[in-house]
Amino acid sequence: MEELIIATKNKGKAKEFEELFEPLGFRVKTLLDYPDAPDIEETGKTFEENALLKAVGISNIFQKIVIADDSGLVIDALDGRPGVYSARYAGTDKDDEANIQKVLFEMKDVPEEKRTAHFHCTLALVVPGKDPIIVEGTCNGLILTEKRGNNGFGYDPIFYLPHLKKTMAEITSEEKNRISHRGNAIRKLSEHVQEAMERGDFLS
Ligand SMILES: O=c1nc[nH]c2c1ncn2[C@H]1C[C@H](O)[C@@H](COP(=O)(O)OP(=O)(O)OP(=O)(O)O)O1
Ligand SMILES: [Mg+2]
Repeated sequence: MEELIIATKNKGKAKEFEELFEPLGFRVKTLLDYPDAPDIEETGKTFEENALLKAVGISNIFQKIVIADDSGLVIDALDGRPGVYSARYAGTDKDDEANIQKVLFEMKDVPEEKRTAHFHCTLALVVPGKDPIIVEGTCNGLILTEKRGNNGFGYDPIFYLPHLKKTMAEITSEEKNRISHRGNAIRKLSEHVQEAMERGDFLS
């Protein structure tokens, strides 16, 4: 079975990549399986730059096919923040609760009709010796005034999906994968990954 390395240390992302790629016949490994893999600094100004930094950095070390995900929450009333800084919005890296509280505070006077936002996901696929492939996915919603639901990760509890009348943390992971920014991006990328498999790129 072909092994796909996802250059992430985020457990929530890792679970979604497994759910979406394992049915296609890939064994999914992440950096949680390789605790000695270095932390790659996300110094880019765009999701694409950071996804490339992570994918190229890890592919160079393993000399294998690697996918990286750079994603975040883009809020219209905050001029697109937290954006590429989503993971470290409140200061310390990856403190979901602090990040949510900062967003809720900054949004406290924003009326309902102006609480529009989207999740964005950029994926970079690096096959050693080939040009990287970049795809994107988005998912639209509204920012609530308080958290709802316990599923998912990150900003999911405050991201409301009007057509489902639920937050991203109140739906199942199957439902999330069907509509999410990451699900949409992975479906676009999977054709490229399958082509790489057919070309035999996984064997070299
Ligand atoms: O589906 C999602 N549901 C809720 N929140 C989400 C989602 N997708 C991204 N997010 C948030 C989490 C984090 O605050 C930031 C991603 O930051 P990002 O640097 O891409 O990921 P990360 O640092 O958690 O893991 P890693 O860089 O090892 O892949 O956006
Ligand atoms: Mg990160």
